[in-house]
Amino acid sequence: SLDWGYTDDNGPSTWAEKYPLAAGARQSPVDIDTSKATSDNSLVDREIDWSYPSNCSYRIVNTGYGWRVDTYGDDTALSGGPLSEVYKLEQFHCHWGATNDEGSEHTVDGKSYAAELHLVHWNSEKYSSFKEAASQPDGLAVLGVFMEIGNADNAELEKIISLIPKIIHKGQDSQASFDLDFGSLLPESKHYWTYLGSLTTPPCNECVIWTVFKEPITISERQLEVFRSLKSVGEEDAIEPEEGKLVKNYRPPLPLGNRVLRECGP
Ligand SMILES: COc1ccc2c(ccc[n+]2C(=O)c2ccc(S(N)(=O)=O)cc2)c1
Ligand SMILES: [Zn+2]
Repeated sequence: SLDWGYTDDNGPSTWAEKYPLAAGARQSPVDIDTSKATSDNSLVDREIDWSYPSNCSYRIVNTGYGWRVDTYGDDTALSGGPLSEVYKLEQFHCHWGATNDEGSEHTVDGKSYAAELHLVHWNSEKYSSFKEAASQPDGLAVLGVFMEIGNADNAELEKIISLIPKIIHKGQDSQASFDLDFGSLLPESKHYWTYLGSLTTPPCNECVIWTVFKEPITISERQLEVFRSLKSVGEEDAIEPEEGKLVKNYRPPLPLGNRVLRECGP
């Protein structure tokens, strides 16, 4: 069995037994209490800025906890906003729930979205590898994008979703080079909240500068169902067809504690 996961016997409430960092004071996700957000002008004139290539080759993999697209982040860059250095895109992935009224990791005044996209970057200016950066307090910068159910398919996400049938089982991967317009995986508004947090999965390293956009993007119910068709077990694990489906892979919020929550934009 998995040493951690999202079921009753290995879910978030049990993680601290094997991953002590999960009980830390700088954990993610958090509930974003909008009344606690402070807007200081140190963020106002430093718009968060990203540049991603339009055409790039990617590898999508079923991690057993969801899908993850590994990018070869040579000519990617994320800077500005709360970041003091330039960060490179390492990978992006998503969290979702069994029904549409749950699924995001961050919540806003207690409200959950149907899913949450994470674009994971690392501080390549200060550190020499992603792994090294993942052990540093300013090592990673993750952009969080809420996803709500809309009528239309999300065309950019569809390029990823069309590959999911090839990676139904844990460990499967698929190489694809497609022109992904990251711009459309991000909301139009650059308004965001930011705070210091952690990886939301074990080992829960407290190494993430979080930037969560206020405006959600949309995904269709059908597209979300494709996410839920992923399996958390390998092809060789003989289980019933309905078993092992990855219907939820989100960690519920942890206390913000005495951390500062800053916002940029109304
Ligand atoms: C031993 O060191 C590590 C470091 C990172 C690991 C990891 C195992 C899984 C995921 N990761 C990740 O890279 C990771 C985990 C969670 C997130 S999240 N959901 O964006 O906070 C991003 C990235 C192990
Ligand atoms: Zn994530």
